[in-house]
Amino acid sequence: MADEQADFNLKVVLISFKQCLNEKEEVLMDPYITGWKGLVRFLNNLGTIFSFISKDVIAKIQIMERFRSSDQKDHYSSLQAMVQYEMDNKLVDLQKRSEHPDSGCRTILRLHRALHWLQMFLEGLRTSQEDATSVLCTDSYNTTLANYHPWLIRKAVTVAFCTLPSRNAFLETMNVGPPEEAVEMLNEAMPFICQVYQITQKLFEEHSLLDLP
Ligand SMILES: CCCCCCCC/C=C\CCCCCCCC(=O)N[C@@H](COP(=O)(O)O)[C@H](O)/C=C/CCCCCCCCCCCCC
Repeated sequence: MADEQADFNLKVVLISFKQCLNEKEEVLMDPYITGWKGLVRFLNNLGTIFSFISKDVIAKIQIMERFRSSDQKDHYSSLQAMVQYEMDNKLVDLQKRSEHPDSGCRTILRLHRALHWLQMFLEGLRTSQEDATSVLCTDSYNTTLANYHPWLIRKAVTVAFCTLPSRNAFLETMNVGPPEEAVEMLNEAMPFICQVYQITQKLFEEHSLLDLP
């Protein structure tokens, strides 16, 4: 994660999520990881109050990067390959976190839930007249990720959201020009992010992996 401090550019994230899907509608791991790294860059630009969040995302990215540089790397080339491999070889803790506390499946599930938050948040940013990003962020968090977080994290997150800039200032930090151009790019990015989310959701649902401890 040496490049995590570099400037955020929305285009890089957009391209990564676009590249995630192959012709068989599999979600490819490397662009998925690259997309998340881009989002961490954005988070780091928002100030140190968000660092407890970026640390958690970085830890999860690193788990997945370790799989991708291990002897088993080919089994982690896509989310579909990972699920097949970990399930066939009983490498996932299904009831209680014990023998395989950091399986690829449970790690991706956390990022996948966060992608749902991102989808809701970007939808709000794109379409809502609300000028306070903190309101958009809180609303999308409460309907998605908050359901999986304990009280203390929910409180800390809500405090951090209060420091977010206004909608236009927020869109300008995406480094793609004026707010209108950022919205334009979000319009372009949304279908890819939604597709990655839906395909992953279906995959995890089919294998009863949506509640991994
Ligand atoms: C196109 C770009 C524009 C928008 C850019 C937004 C950038 C957002 C970047 C990252 C999103 C945050 C992802 C958070 C992942 C959280 C994963 C998680 O749920 N982890 C918890 C469970 O893990 P385990 O303990 O079971 O291993 C963990 O306990 C949580 C720790 C920290 C708190 C996470 C809070 C998440 C809040 C999400 C909102 C981010 C706010 C961004 C502000 C724009």
